[in-house]
Amino acid sequence: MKPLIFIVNPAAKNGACLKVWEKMEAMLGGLQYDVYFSKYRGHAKELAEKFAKKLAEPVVLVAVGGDGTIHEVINGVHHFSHVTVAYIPAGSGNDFARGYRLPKKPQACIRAIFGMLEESPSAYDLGHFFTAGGKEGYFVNSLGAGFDAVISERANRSKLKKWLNRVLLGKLAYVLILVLELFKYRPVTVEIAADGVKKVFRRTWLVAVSNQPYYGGGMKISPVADPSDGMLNMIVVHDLSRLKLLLIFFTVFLGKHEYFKEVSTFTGTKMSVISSTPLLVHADGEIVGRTPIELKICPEGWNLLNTGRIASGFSPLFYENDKISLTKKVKKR
Ligand SMILES: Nc1ncnc2c1ncn2[C@@H]1O[C@H](COP(=O)(O)OP(=O)(O)OP(=O)(O)O)[C@@H](O)[C@H]1O
Repeated sequence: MKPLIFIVNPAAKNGACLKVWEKMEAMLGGLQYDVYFSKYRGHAKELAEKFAKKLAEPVVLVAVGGDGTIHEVINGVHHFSHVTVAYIPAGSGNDFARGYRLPKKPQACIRAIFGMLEESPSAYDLGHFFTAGGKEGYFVNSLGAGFDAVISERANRSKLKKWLNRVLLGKLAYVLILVLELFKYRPVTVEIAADGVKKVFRRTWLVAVSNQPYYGGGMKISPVADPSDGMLNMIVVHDLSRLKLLLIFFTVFLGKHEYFKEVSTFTGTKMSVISSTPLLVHADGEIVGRTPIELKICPEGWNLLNTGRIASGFSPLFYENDKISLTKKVKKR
């Protein structure tokens, strides 16, 4: 059996991730695995990279946490072809699980992971960004410059998010912070390029570049984005009043915002964003720098154990008293 290593972010979902892990651990009984807990921001990346370098044979690293945790783990291992990444959603927004159609329930994920350990992983695209300051990194969900990065930044250190997480309404935090920030933010002029097409937008609120449809805890920011099509999808929101932005915002959950003339869309393999004043930039919800920024797609850049494939179908595992067992044989359909 491939070695299985869990990397758990005890701080995700305001600490609730640890409870999720404890419940899962109770299901694992005598199964063989290792578990490590991230101790600070960036530590999940360091741990993942360390195991990828140390182990030469195929290994499955399971990120347990939110979008920031899977972002870190993939940033640590994407260039190691012997590493397969799996994921258990235990964060506030969980857009990664939504966008890659993975099971939402941690218990369903863990069952699927053990059931699929020996199966081949699926390769997915990875966004690669470079900031003017010489920083580079990767994203699996999306990268945003401007208003949405400000919201991510505020959400990450907000007491409101912590409080809402406590009453299981963490996803609402992004919406409430957005409404609060709407009245403070000043739109700027932005020049974008997508595979050689250049365009200047005045009064730009945000530029979002997606690899999968969702961000911000369930907003369908790029309805057609597909992490296996070898393309990045960009939307630019520009030239509109605060009131109209609010109106458009409510259509984002249904993915209908692209019908507005103030929302421009582009696709490409190479992109850039330059702005009249430097804009805050996030990658998968983590602040990574400021514009100007260049981006490109790395087709099939990392390996995912796609637990979505069996979650709704058969499970090759045996369960007894909610414990997973690999020892008894079950019939496959
Ligand atoms: N031990 C730790 N203490 C504090 N922060 C940590 C620790 N380990 C990891 N982190 C940081 O916690 C942050 C939040 O993690 P993560 O994004 O996974 O959860 P979330 O914010 O609850 O979920 P989502 O991003 O899906 O909304 C990340 O920036 C990560 O680097």
